[in-house]
Amino acid sequence: MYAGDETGGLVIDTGHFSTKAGYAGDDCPKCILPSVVTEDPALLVGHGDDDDDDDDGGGGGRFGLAHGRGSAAAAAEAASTGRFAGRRGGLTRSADRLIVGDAALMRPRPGQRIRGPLLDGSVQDWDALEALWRAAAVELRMDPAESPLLLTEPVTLADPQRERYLETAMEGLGAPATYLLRSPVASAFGAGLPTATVVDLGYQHSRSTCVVDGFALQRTVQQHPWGQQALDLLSVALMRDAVAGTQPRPDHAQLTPTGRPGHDPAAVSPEAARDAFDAGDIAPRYAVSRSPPRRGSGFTPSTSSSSSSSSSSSSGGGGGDAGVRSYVTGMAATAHPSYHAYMLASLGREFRESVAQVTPVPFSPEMVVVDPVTFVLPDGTSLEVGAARALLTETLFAPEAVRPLVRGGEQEILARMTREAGWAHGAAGLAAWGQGVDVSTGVLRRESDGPRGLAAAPEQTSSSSSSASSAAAGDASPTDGGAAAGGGTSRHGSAMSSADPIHEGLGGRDPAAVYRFGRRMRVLMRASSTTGAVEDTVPAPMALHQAVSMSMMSADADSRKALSSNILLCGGGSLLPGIATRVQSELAATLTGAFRPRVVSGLAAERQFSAWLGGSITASLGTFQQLWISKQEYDEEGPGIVDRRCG
Ligand SMILES: Nc1ncnc2c1ncn2[C@@H]1O[C@H](COP(=O)(O)OP(=O)(O)OP(=O)(O)O)[C@@H](O)[C@H]1O
Repeated sequence: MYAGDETGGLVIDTGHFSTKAGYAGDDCPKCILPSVVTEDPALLVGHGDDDDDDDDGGGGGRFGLAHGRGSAAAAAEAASTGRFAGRRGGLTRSADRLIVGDAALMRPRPGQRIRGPLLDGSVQDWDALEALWRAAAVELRMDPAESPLLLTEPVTLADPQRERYLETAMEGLGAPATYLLRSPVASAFGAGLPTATVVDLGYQHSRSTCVVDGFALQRTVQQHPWGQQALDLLSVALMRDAVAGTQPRPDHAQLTPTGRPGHDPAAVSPEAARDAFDAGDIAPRYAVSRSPPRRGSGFTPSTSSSSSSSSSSSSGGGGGDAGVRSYVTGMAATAHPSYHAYMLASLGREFRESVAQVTPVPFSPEMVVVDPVTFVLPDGTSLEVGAARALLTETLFAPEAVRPLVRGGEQEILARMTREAGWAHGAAGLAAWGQGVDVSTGVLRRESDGPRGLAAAPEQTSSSSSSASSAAAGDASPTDGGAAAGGGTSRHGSAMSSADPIHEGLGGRDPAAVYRFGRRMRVLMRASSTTGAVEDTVPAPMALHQAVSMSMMSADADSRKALSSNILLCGGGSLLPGIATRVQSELAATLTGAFRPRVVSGLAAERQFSAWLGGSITASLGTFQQLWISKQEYDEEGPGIVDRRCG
């Protein structure tokens, strides 16, 4: 047992997009860092300055942290003393070469690669993870060796990774006591709900998990294959198409360029022109510099630099920017492809956060009117965004909707960005699906791989065959909802079939019926596609509300009622305007009368920081203090203690 004098400590919630850190007992995190790190090229080639602990990176100092060039000295010392060597000899001080924080991303350094610690729900880079945690402690002016550390962990983290998570905290950071809290449990605690269906609309995934009496039920984890990151990339693809003049399909999804200020060709370096802006590529913010506004030009910084305006006028952007010259800098030519892709995705995020909305009923261009808004690209190009505002988010509820959008030139940029940035699953899946790859089972399968199911993982084969048989026997064709339903297998292998008890909770309906919105969208898209019929060779992935229903129905029957009346929407994606209403109405239509779905969504900060908040509350409870894993216990029992102590 940890014998600290006071309750409290440091709480860190590490996400795929951002890492939130703060003091236990507070109601919001004090420090939010992007969950990416970059390498300092100077350190990599051995140019570190040995006696300087606090220059350059701005984060050096007391704790010998990840930012400073001077950390090289600490690295050398640690390597010689072996102080940080883990049980597998795995933990090295290479984390000290990493730079963390927004400032490091402001401008590209030649050859500087961007790395993220988490990918697809597991840790891919332990050095990056440790560097992030250290940087968070520095921001909070805390010594991680003197404060207990509560870490939230992705619910999908496998056991060996959980142990290493603990090991990194105990040995890498030297924490005196640590506890790992599964993030859906933390979110449920944050909302004061010991039992809840936690729907986390995160960056890489949208995931539903049932928490019953404070325990996350692994078998109930279901996920929609893409999260906000995929929508960001889709936004980039739409913007690029608009700028390049190749309009996306269908017609109503298009963005209309309404004005573009003149470029000064002399300011465009040949390299930048070649590498970054060929083929109508759009320029991310770092690659554009703006000359000061000229007097009397009509330019106001708030118009041009803001990412969007709420005006429905199409004249605002282009006209207002007259006289402003945008310069494409040569930086794009030297930036690492991962940096360029990251910054493009950031532009997509700005776009999505500014314009996206969720309609209360399934979107159709004939029936739902969406007010157009203007989005201004960094180079001053104005885009009028109409129905695409709703279509973007409709992909969560009717994944079919996105198919026509990823079949044109857009798939090329999606594929390129995901390749260059090393992104997986959700975002890559979006591009892959457009290219005829089945993403519904979590196994990427190309059409050229042969008949459906051949490339499926063993535990997923049943899903594929159930899909095939349901399609063969049922009302739905393989290309209709039945195939989509058959593809509804989570990465944990809970396959859908009409004999499955899960479907009893869906009112015994044919699974295909649950996909009615997807079907409707496809018919709609087919009608409006400029290229004629949409090929339906691969099934649509599961819709978000479908994932939530399946998650609830995978829990024990006696908890389902409580789970359906406490559906907690959280994660940054839950801030999309209108999403709570839509989730509520889709679930009400999907679940039968015995269940009365009730979506709980608190204040914006509570939704966005729910996992961190739950960690903060937990760590400050007097009754929790006996649960800390102390250094002594860790030394005696090893990292395996995490399984026994942390659920
Ligand atoms: N006001 C907003 N409107 C729409 N989206 C938003 C808003 N604020 C933040 N987001 C989005 O929320 C996402 C980040 O959510 P969150 O903080 O839950 O991610 P994370 O926890 O790091 O990711 P994950 O849950 O995948 O690990 C980003 O994509 C961001 O664009």
